[in-house]
Amino acid sequence: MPAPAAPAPRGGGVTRLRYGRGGKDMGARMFRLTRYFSLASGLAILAMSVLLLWAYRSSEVAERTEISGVRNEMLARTFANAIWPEFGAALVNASGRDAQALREQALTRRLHDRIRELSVGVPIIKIKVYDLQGKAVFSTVAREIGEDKRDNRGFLSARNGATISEMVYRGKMSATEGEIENVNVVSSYIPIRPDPDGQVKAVFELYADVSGDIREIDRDSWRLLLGLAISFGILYGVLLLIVGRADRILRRQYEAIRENETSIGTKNLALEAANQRLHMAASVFERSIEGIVITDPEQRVIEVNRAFTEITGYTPEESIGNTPRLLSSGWHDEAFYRAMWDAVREQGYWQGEVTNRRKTGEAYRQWLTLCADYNDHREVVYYIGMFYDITEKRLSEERIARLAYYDALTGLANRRLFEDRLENAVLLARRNGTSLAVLFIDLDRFKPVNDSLGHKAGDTLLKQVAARLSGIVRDCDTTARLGGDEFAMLLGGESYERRQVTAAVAQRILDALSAPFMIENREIATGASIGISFYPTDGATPEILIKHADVAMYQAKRSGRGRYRFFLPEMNAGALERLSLEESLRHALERDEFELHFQPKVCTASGTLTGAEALLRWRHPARGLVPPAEFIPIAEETGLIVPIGAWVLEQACRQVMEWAQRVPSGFRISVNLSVRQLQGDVDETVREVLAATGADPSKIELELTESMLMGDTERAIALMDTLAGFGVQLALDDFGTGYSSLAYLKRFPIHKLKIDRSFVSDLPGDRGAIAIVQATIALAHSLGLTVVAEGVETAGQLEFLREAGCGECQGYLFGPPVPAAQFATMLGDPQVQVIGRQAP
Ligand SMILES: Nc1nc2c(ncn2[C@@H]2O[C@H](COP(=O)(O)O[C@H]3[C@@H](O)[C@H](n4cnc5c(=O)[nH]c(N)nc54)O[C@@H]3COP(=O)(O)O)[C@@H](O)[C@H]2O)c(=O)[nH]1
Repeated sequence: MPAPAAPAPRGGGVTRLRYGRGGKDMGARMFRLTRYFSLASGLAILAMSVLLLWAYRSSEVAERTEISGVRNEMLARTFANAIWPEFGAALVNASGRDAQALREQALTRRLHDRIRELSVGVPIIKIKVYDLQGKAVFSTVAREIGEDKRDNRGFLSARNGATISEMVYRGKMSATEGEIENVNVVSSYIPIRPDPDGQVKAVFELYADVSGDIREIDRDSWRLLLGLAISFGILYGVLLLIVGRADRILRRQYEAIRENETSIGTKNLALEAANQRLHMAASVFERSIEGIVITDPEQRVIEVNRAFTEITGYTPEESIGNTPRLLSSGWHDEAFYRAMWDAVREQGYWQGEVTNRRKTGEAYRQWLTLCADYNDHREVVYYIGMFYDITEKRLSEERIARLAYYDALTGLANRRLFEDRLENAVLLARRNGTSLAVLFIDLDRFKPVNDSLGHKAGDTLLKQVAARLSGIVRDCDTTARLGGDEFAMLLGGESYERRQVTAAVAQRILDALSAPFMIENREIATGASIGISFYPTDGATPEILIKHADVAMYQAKRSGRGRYRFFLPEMNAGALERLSLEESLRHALERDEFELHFQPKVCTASGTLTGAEALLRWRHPARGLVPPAEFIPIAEETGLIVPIGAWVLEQACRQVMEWAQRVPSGFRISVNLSVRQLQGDVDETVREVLAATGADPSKIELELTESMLMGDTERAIALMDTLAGFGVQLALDDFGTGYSSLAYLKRFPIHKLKIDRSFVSDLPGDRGAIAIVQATIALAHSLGLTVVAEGVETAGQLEFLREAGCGECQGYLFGPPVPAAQFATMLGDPQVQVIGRQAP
């Protein structure tokens, strides 16, 4: 399957576009066409109107000025023609006279009158005559006679022969008829050529009142302005309508574009989001720890993910184009697949466990979710299979189930399953009115095997026991291991009501278990004790039935092991007594109910006291002195032996200190150590007790049994090294009864071997005992160890041991264990008396 593109990194890699009204990327703002048009066209119309008006008026004024100028010129010529014959010479010659004289001369008055006559009906309001020097020799306004205009541009132009006219406005003006105000005049400087020679003889200045023309021009201007205003107004209005419409169209287009942009932006964002989702989906698909396979409607694989390849071993190239049948293990039949596909077609999906086969050929179990993907027409587009490997899960579930109901070591039913089955069997028996039997089986000599050969050997023995038990009963019966070396059987069915039949089964079990077992190339003899209870006579519930079978088993053990016992109601009393003893034992230490008795050890050759064995006694307030054989096993089982053993050691040390001055040199007190103490930190206890009491370690001897040392031998050796390092002596008790290896014996840092009472008791008549005792003494000597024989009760035994070279003896022959005070009486005697008692 082609790997999908890697997903965009979280929080980066995607350019976000901004759209909408507030977006910076939005196009330019909308052009306000109407507003600008109104403003611009208004200003343009105004400017144009002003311009037109100005142009019109200027041209009118110019035209009127020209017309007036021409008229002025014509009038001037007319006046000149009229007056020159009479007044020409005087005017030409008047330049030598002053202005006053000129004003006052009669000629001037006549000329004034004449001109007034001539001016009737013409718009001339003032006439002035200049000689060629620019002096006003005549004016219809008398006070202006004598003015000098020699530098006047108009005068100069006229003197040179060219008429010049101009239009001026005068707020106040002197005219022929007096002072006038607000008048528009056209003043013209006109050359006068009265003679045929065409020479300019004088210059006339005529003022024509054109105020009427100007008013007319102004009126026309206003009319023009009105016309323009109307025309431009109409034009403006029409254009405004057009522009307004164009503006609205533009606005709509603008809005449309903007909406488009927004829509495009939204689409882009949606596209971007869809793209991200696509990346995400691709990433999830590829990185899912579930295997995913996608097929077309014909179930041809079109995509698989990485987990698919990891689980099945098939690459995308090997899978695509194939059908999922590629993975078929043949585990499921046609009906299974038919039901699966029927469910997918009807419900759209199926879920369940499928056993498939990897490319390697290995079968595996997967939890599969199969679903169909439909298009709008409800047609299947894809089938999607998602699965994860549950092989390990299922295996561990099965393992857990086995652990929950089966004993991991032997494979037999465990206590839980046994109790379940017993409960069901009791219900069935109750309903059917039938009976059933519960057998409680306890191995007889399992503990020594376990202690001496180690847990591994113990486990092997248990497995072999289980195998033998399984072969004895029918498949419908239940054989279980309840724990440790305890087994149980549930025998159901009518026939088991008969005690004889159950007894026969029990005997078969005893026979089977009494045959030797081969453990680590050793022949091990164990055996079993069996207690039997029946439903309904011995109990109506599983708990009671098991308990009573247990009680019966305990009785079987007490009555000599290797046998079976049916439960009897009176047995309960014994079991209860044991429980009560255990309860009392828990408080014995704090209630100070223990005491130590001491049994002498003597030198075989001289009969002198060499030491004493400290033996624990429990003075029960109600029961009196309880023998160690009754409470030491309970103390060991419950672990109480650890604090009790520490107490014994401390008392022994204190006794050593107390007797220090009264005992012969080399006198030692020996203390028994239990296996439970050895399994703990007895070395710490010994160190602390020695330190606390200040006892001389060389006066203390610790007795260990072979079986204690044979489990974890290396640890035992290390522990013994530590203890020996403190300076205490170590003795190997009960020698010859266990499974000691001579190879190990060599490595044990011990000082003494203690020959077990069972060998001594057969002396001196039993050849086997003789051989063992002699061999033990020889072995001890060869290893440099001293030997002590325990249980010496007779003089014959003593004699034999002396001759055999046994260094020390202990037994009732020299005295039983006695309280410390009593033992102290012996300390004064150099020689222990042989008292010859057979029993204490
Ligand atoms: N871990 C500890 N075990 C202890 C302690 N005190 C005692 N014990 C163990 O209890 C077992 C029974 O002890 P006890 O009843 O005291 O018997 C001892 C002797 O009385 C008995 N014995 C001694 N001489 C004779 C004899 O001539 N005949 C005969 N029938 N019995 C005799 O032997 C027992 C001592 O045996 P051993 O220890 O193997 O030397 C017993 O196993 C004790 O070990 C304790 O403090 N801690």
